[in-house]
Amino acid sequence: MSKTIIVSNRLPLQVKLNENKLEITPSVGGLATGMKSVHKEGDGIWIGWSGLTEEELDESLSKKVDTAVAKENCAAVNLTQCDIDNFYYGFSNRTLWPLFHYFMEYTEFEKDFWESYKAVNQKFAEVVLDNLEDGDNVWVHDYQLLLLPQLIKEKKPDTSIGFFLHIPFPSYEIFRTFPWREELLTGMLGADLIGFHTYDYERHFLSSIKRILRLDVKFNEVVYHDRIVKVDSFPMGIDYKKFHQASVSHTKMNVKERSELQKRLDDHIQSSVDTKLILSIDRLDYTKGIPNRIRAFEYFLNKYPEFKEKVRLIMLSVPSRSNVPQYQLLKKETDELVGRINGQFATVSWTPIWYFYRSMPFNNLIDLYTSADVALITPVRDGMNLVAKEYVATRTKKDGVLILSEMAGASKEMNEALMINPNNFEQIADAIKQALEMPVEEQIARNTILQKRLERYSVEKWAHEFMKSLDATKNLGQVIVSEKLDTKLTNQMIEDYKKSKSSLILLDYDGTLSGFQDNPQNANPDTELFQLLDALNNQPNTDMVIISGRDKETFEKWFGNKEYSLITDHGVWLKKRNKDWEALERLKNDWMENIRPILETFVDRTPGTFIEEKKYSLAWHYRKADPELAQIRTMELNTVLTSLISNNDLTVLKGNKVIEIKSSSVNKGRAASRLLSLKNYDFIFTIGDDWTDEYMFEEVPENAYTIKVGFKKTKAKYYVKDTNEVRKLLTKFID
Ligand SMILES: O=P(O)(O)OC[C@H]1O[C@H](O[C@H]2O[C@H](CO)[C@@H](O)[C@H](O)[C@H]2O)[C@H](O)[C@@H](O)[C@@H]1O
Ligand SMILES: O=c1ccn([C@@H]2O[C@H](COP(=O)(O)OP(=O)(O)O)[C@@H](O)[C@H]2O)c(=O)[nH]1
Repeated sequence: MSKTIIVSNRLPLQVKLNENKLEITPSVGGLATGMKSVHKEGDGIWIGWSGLTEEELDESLSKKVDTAVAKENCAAVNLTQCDIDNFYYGFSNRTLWPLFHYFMEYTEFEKDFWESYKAVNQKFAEVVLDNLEDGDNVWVHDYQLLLLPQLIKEKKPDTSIGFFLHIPFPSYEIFRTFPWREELLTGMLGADLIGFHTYDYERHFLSSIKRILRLDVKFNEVVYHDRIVKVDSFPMGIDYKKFHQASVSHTKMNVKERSELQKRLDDHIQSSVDTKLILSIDRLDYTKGIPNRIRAFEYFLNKYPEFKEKVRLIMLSVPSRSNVPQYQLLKKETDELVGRINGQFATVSWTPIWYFYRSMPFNNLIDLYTSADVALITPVRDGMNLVAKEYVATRTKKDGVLILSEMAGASKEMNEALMINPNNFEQIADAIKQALEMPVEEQIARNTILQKRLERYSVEKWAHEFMKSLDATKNLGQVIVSEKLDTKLTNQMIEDYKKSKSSLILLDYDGTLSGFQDNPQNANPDTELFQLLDALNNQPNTDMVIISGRDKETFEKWFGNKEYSLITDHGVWLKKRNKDWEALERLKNDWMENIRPILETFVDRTPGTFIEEKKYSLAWHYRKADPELAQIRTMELNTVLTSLISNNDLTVLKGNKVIEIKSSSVNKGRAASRLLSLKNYDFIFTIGDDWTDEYMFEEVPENAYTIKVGFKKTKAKYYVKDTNEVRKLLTKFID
């Protein structure tokens, strides 16, 4: 039976050593707490780092760790102290984390960190591959493992791989600064489905895909080699029932069972009946807006002094990544701020801020959530923020007010919260006042809506939706394209070729024999290509013809001293082997005078585009332009051209990032027909990558081998992935 393999940096449990004994505690943080309930439900396996380094473990301890984690259906990836320093503290938390949260000033681009990141992703890949069986699904999580989907796909192309990013994906303007940006994107594209918490993160990712990798994106699908990668947003939920029910039973708890914290909360309630509690819970992280929150609270006390002694801020800050300098500085800043404000405002019976720097067990969290009148959640950037959701879920009487930063992913779904900009102290202070004075009916009305949504879109539902969507990607490829030219078909084709008495091989040039270049003139043939074409051209009983939209002059320059047969300008000129150029069509080009100025206005308004002028056609290239601007401009240009071309017997061809205007009576199909009428071929092979090659595919007889390069809609029968595969395929024709 197939299973789902969850992979994340951290396992849901953390193993620690205490005097040579293993101690197992739950991991903190949204990913671990959220996915835990999903893992419990299924019968899969969770792969991740145990929390101990190889240096801390001898052979027997290592076995004990493996057994302990196996009991929880987990498998450990072994990391060294050096991995932890460079991969985890280094690349993950000093490079990716700050950059993806828009803290450019904290971002370190260190080559050593990057090397370690690659090596550790490889270590994860090895453990995944060891545990992977045919039919299994793999679900990779988060920014520590961006390269993993590709590493798995390379080895196991048929495995369904999902990837979910728990943190924001930054805008292209931020992401483009990253030195290894292509590698990260292609690493992620190893997945079949890529999920984000919000649509904003999704569109930022797609924007980088279009601009950096220049891939075609159709709605939310990326065409990547011979696969379609689906990109979508799935806002992560929480285990609503767990939090809600724990709060119901919590109120019935025996006093003796109550935690020390709860006793303190009780004392607080008895001593100051009127004092309301404002709660914040987060890892001590600079993305969580902790200093802003404290300063805003100070501002609130100054602006509304009537609330002094009537309100208290309880801050639970969980220690996190304390080896990273910025976290150490944040700890110092927080300690000082809390000290200063408590020193400034405290009275004999009132301390304005209670600050806990530790993590707390689940029951204590419930104590805090259920005791708080207001939750104040103020991150400056946050992928989702589950604490906001957990607070609302625990409000069994539906009272309580959530103040939430609009910079948290959760804000997109929690409109009924009081929304604040974490940099606007005035607004936060006013929101605190509004929350403290909000009539209970209004609190109930807001929380009723919030709770319904949280209950409906729980973490189980979230995981289910993701897996359902991953499953659906299995059919994506078959919907729109031809059949892959696999080894069996290739062998059959070569067998047919060897048997044939007279063969025609029609080869498109750009995007087929040679990859695209920003400047088309730089796509000239390389030595390897010449060798391949020479050999193919010398095959017995074979007519090899390069058939291209390129102009005659360029081909003359590149292939003038070769004995190849050539067709240029989409079929205007033919040069048969060892013969001179002959015109297949008699064309006028006086229309160019009218069209050229129009194209020039588009070049002026669309940076990165240019006109390629051929004898019988004009081509507007937009490969280097901003893809979204280019999309708008191509639509505009089409509209402008439509009214002009019909009077001039012209056609507009949409090629690969190029629009070409040429005479309607010329196309590669007509040229191919001319060739076919000259001889009786019993083997025909045509290959091309773009729209203009479709004419060729249409024109050749049914028994011809028609092959598209790339994964696109086509009339060709088969497809191959890219120019490298084309070259490999052509070598098979050679004896
Ligand atoms: O493993 P750590 O380095 O100790 O960090 C804890 C986790 O922090 C991050 O959590 C994110 O995931 C949450 C759930 O999707 C989301 O609500 C939150 O906004 C994110 O910051 C991190 O993404 C995890 O990988 C860490 O394990
Ligand atoms: O002492 C604590 C404090 C918090 N949490 C949990 O840590 C998670 C924090 O997730 P969030 O998405 O808010 O932020 P992250 O830490 O993942 O950035 C929540 O599920 C909390 O219940 C915990 O387990 N112990």
